[in-house]
Amino acid sequence: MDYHNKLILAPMVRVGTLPLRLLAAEYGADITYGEEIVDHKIVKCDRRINELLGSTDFVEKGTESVVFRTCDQEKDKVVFQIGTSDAVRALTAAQLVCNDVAAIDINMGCPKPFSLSGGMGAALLSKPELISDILTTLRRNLTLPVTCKIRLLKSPHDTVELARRIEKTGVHAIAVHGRHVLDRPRDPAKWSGIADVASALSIPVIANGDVFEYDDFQRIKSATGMFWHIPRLNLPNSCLGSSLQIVLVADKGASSVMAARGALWNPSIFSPEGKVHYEIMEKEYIRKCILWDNDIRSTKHTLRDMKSHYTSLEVPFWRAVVKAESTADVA
Ligand SMILES: Cc1cc2nc3c(=O)[nH]c(=O)nc-3n(C[C@H](O)[C@H](O)[C@H](O)COP(=O)(O)O)c2cc1C
Repeated sequence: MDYHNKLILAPMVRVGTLPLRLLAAEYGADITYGEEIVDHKIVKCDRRINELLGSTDFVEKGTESVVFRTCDQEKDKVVFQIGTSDAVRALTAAQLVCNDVAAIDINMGCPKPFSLSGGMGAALLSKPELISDILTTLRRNLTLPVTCKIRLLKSPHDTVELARRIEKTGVHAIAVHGRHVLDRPRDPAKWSGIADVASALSIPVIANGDVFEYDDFQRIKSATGMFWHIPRLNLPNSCLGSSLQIVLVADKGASSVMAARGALWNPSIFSPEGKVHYEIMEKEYIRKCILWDNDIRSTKHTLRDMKSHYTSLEVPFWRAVVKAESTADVA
């Protein structure tokens, strides 16, 4: 998987299931992250081929509950994001899905109490040894790319130090959500914080935060790069005193860009031809939910978040969706 110049659908719990991922890919997303799935949950699953749908399902043992559904169509672009606090469990989870996905990502940014209390998500940010342990274990034992997604730490220095440490584990890329752990989604994303990381690392940095329009993909890339610095030179003593040519190096900024809410409100955000009307997106989304038998809770949750961005949830359409008990009702 190449992480340069890519438009990426961000991981979103309950939202980033197969229908939304396929829809985003149809409209131009190069890489599509699945929702975070906790290692404890996926390791209790069996892999099953679903002949009827043409999908590969990971189904909780002893139940019919589908924890992760994917298909061949997205095999080269779907990223499986794991919520974890333990290297061995993360590896077991990754090994279960590794033949069906394009890459593995570790969530190191979720600030929700559920994640924090389990030592997962943003709780990892204060445990650099554990981060190294998890990422090194995955890198040593998997052939597919491994990445992680972090938030900004208290100071730019701390963020860059952690990112450098992460780079040393051999990960293929790092996604940086330009908010601190205590920031709310309505707080503006700090693109300068992403720029600090991009300028310090050699591996691709994926910029994330407040990308709501197609033009924002370029804006965030420009805002996180193109500043100039004098490279650090390790010169032999014999050079001292001779005339030196100082070359200015342009930093590249973020390599790729990831959108979450912008893509949830309208998955056609990835299209260079401009957004399609959201009501058309809504119908295409529902059609895919039927086709892939999406979990009804995920369908309703996604439709609610999509719709509430544009209209009041009091409209009859929405009241009907709330009452729906199956995808057929939603349809
Ligand atoms: C509904 C929703 C669910 C999310 N779930 C996840 C998740 O599972 N894993 C993760 O790393 N981030 C998750 N996030 C955070 C996003 O991936 C992203 O970092 C954040 O929303 C900032 O991007 P944005 O400004 O483009 O929305 C979620 C965000 C939203 C809105």
